[in-house]
Amino acid sequence: VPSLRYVNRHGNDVDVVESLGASRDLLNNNENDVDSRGEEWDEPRSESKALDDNAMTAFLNETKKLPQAIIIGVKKGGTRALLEFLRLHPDVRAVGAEPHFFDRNYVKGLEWYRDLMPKSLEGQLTMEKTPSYYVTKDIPSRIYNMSKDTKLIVVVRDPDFLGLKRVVDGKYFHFNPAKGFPCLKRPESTSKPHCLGKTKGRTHPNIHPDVVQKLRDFYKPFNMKFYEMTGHHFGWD
Ligand SMILES: Nc1ncnc2c1ncn2[C@@H]1O[C@H](COP(=O)(O)OS(=O)(=O)O)[C@@H](OP(=O)(O)O)[C@H]1O
Repeated sequence: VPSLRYVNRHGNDVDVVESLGASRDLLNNNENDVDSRGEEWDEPRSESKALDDNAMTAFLNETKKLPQAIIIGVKKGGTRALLEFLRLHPDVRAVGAEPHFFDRNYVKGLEWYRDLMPKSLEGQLTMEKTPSYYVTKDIPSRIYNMSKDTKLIVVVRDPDFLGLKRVVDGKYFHFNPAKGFPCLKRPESTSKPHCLGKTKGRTHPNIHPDVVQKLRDFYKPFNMKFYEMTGHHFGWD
């Protein structure tokens, strides 16, 4: 069966079946390389795949939706890892780059924002992540004005939400000891695991204990407020 291809708005040659598959987002329009998927993560394009009537119907029914869930922070909290791991799920479609719509690009309007989103089927969840939303004052009201039902996700620890069926398990991950973090791998593939970019899992400098203490003291009242808001004591101090 010959594969059916089309050229998307970024000029990429896209395999229709692949674009319908397990949420492999081919958009890859990241601002910088470090956040994008490596080449090795893509399947060989020459592979031909069966295209049945259902897949074609689904393809024609794809639309762009405003995000129903947004990872709004915190910066350096592992937001890229969370998004990349979530989008392995077939019911999650996510934009690769950080759109910065609600902080830097708000004047461009909601249609501009929607157009950035990947196409999705009914029932698929559209997502984005822009961690600077967490530290920008106008963001809550702006997101609320778009939709009061949008789920806001803040990475603090052990995220468990969205009610997705369990599809992605340990088979999709390979722990990279040099990086100290898990990297993504296709369960049935021999291709190399895909780690996040160089800015994720960096070598950290040693910080003098006095400086660490000063930071703890500085953040303590903010942490307390956060525990109050969430009703959960995270024990960070
Ligand atoms: N699997 C995996 N691979 C690499 N890095 C991982 C992973 N899981 C979590 N992390 C942690 O994510 C930190 C970067 O967080 P963000 O993606 O939120 O950063 S950013 O705010 O978007 O710049 C990054 O911070 P640094 O350690 O300072 O580089 C990591 O600690």
